Amino acid sequence: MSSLIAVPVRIVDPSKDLNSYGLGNVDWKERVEGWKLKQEKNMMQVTSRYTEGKGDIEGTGSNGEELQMADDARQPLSRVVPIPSSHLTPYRVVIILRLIILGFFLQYRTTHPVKDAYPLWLTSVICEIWFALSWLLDQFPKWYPINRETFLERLALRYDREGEPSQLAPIDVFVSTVDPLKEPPLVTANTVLSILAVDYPVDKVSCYVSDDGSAMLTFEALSETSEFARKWVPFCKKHNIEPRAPEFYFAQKIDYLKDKIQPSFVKERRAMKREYEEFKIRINALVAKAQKTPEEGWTMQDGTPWPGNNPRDHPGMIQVFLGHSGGLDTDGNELPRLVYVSREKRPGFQHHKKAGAMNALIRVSAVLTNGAYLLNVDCDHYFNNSKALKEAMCFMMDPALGKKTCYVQFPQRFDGIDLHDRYANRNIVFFDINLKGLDGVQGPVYVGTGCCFNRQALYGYDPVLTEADLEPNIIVKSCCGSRKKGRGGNKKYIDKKRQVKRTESTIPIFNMEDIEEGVEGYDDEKSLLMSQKSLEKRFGQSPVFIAATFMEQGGIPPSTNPATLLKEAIHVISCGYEDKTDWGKEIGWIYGSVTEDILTGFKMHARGWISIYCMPPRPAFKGSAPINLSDRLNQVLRWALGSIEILLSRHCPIWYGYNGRLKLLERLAYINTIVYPLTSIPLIAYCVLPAICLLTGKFIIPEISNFASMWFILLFVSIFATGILELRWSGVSIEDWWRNEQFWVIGGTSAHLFAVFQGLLKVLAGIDTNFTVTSKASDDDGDFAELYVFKWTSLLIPPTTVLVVNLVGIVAGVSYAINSGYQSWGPLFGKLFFAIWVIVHLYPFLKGLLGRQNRTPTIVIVWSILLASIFSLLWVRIDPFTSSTTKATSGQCGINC
Ligand SMILES: O=c1ccn([C@@H]2O[C@H](COP(=O)(O)OP(=O)(O)O[C@H]3O[C@H](CO)[C@@H](O)[C@H](O)[C@H]3O)[C@@H](O)[C@H]2O)c(=O)[nH]1
Ligand SMILES: [Mn+2]
Repeated sequence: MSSLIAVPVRIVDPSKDLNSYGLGNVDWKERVEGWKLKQEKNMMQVTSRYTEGKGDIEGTGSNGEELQMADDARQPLSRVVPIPSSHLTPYRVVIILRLIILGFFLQYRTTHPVKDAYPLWLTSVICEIWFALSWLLDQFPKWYPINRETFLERLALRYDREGEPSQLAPIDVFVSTVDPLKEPPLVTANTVLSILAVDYPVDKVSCYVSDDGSAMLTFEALSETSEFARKWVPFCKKHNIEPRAPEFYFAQKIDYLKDKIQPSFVKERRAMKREYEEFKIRINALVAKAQKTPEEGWTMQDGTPWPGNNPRDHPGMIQVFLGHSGGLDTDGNELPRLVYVSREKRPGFQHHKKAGAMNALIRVSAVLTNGAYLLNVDCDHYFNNSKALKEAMCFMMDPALGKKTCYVQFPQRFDGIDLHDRYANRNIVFFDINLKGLDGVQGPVYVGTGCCFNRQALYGYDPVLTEADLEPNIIVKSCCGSRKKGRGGNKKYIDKKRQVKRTESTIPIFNMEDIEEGVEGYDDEKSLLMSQKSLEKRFGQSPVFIAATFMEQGGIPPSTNPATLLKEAIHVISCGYEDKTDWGKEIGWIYGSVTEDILTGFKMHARGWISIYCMPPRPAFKGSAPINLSDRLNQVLRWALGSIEILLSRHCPIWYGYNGRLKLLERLAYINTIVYPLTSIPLIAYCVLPAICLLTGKFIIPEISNFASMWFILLFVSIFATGILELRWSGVSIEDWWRNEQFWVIGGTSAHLFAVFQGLLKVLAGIDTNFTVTSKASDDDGDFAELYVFKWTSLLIPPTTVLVVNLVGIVAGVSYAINSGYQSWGPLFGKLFFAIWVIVHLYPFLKGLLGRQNRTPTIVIVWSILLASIFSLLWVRIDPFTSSTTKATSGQCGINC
């Protein structure tokens, strides 16, 4: 533990005089102007490098090979790999056919009411119409799916040539963590190690760890991690291993008999494995020590009390490990900087959960390292591919794409999921079908982790759009405030806009007067002062931070004094910093939803940015997922609740952002991601219907005619066909697709329903929603014991009830048919079909209830039997779905005969 003392502890106490910034307000103006000049120069250099790169590179040599290289360096850094039309065309044809069939089906359904069970029929038809609409929302954003391919060699040729200083952009990597008990420090440590060992110039990577739990355990574990990194990073780089998270690397089996393996490597690997085991022991000792909090709170190594003893009331804390002045690795090389950040927390302040933590990191990182791009991961999502940052740069540093790309999203992949992925944790359908579809429209939604952002996009600026990117009417509407500029002036305006983009562009942030003022009086003293004021209003009172926002290429001025910067960093993570600013409203991660990710991405797309979906063959990131039923349902509940929060907020995609920049299909996809929890209501109704039909002997279709059967069968066939063709172009397996369907019903009948009610409660009664963090299992239990863990939650009640009701229905229906001869078997089959459809969808849920020992907790059984019998009795007695007249005359009746 000597390591802790070796590292200079630089926790700054903000109670001490915060008002003496290194940069006074006086020189602010000069700074801004300085940056602007520099900025323009940079831009020019960059563009000339991009476009006129020819001369520049040819100058370096003139043999054929170099020319070839020069040629390669001018090639695009990525390309779209279209999906073969032999796959896409039939897919699209079937979608259209399905649409037509659906139209006829609904026409048939609406015009053929069931006379003796009118309410039953009406309910089913309403449900069907809702399902049809939600299908449209889900289907059409998948009309233009694409794949992409990156060219890492070209990236290297252009920006990272051997023997020259690397031109790659600096990147800040964020890791969020909150609760070391649910998110074991070893998991976080592995993530951090994989970042520190990433394949990217060390002086251009910084890793920021946000600790929202202000836990000394996290801090100490990080300190240990930074020590271990000195050995781990050179080992990774020397042997070029993957993945660079030790736990997962050593879990891999390697074949020592393969010819390429050298004896020296085997030896070093063995030694490193021992080192890692010792590291694990140290971390586990820390965890063990942290189990019981001492009465007087924690004390640090140097005897001072830990400032974060009260997680709800503590100062901001920052500690810099490694990096420039923090010592070298065992090979004598520099390491990336590692920064521990715990933002200030005080009672009475809104902290905005993860989104608030991320915004604090944006500011700290801008002050300390200011990477031009930033990438965020959850504490359990490690870099599985050490080239992930380079992959992202293939888009971000691409001359054509970079200027309009707000983020590059990587798919989430998972370790430790049970073989059959019972609860669809891998979410393959979403990641391999929906997001690929969106990539062909305006880009994938942001999923909260494994995503590389353009800092400028997070600052709420608009993308640099060329004329081709905007339809003519849109330019007039959104750029010119519809005044003064005639159609002929568009082009000129855009050019001008590019120059002044930094201060005047963004519509939602500045009102029209500001924009006009800014454009017309660009050199005006007054306007500069004004923009200073509005910049402070937007970004908060930190001149250092504001100055940093002007550096589009990232980096901080070399002359700045680190101590001053650290002080400023503490200032920007203080509680009141965001008061009356645009943080969380227009800039940074957006507040107001526990799925801050969807909201944040939506905001950017609404400004006209595009995003990119990047799926390198070796998955870029891997994380863990809750594999037991209750945790999974709670996770899905949080997501659905987040969606409802957005639905009921001012950022609702149905109403928000009609400035012509959000593509229609992209909007549909966003609407789909926020309204889906509502589908739970028709879904539950529809899942109970078969049971009611079986119990009452009525049906949702008047008579089983050939005509009716035809529409049902055609519809099923077309649903099946779209499914199959979708699987064909996406390469998703049928099992994954089926799990997804099942979990759609399981989640729909439980978590989504609860989310709708909790969301309404929030809006009507002001009850705040909380972010229940999912536990990340530590990796020691390899036998999926986790899968069988049973925790009681009321989320289990509705699906269990639906299951039981349908089972009772089947029994009742069959016994009735047995009693009344063969002619009653015909109609029964239709009903049985639907009831069985419900049960097979809920089958994984049933398995979850039964647990490993096949024993369902009594409370679940009691509740469900109670509810089910109440329902059954009610239907039989009141029978609201059949009108009383027909009841008397019709010879049929249910189990009450
Ligand atoms: O107050 C908080 C609460 C959470 N977190 C972090 O948020 C992340 C996500 O939490 P987790 O419980 O793992 O949620 P998941 O449902 O697994 O996460 C997905 O969904 C979330 C939105 O609900 C996104 O934020 C995540 O990035 C995405 O991986 C973790 O790193 C937490 O440490 C904080 O930093 N502060
Ligand atoms: Mn998670």
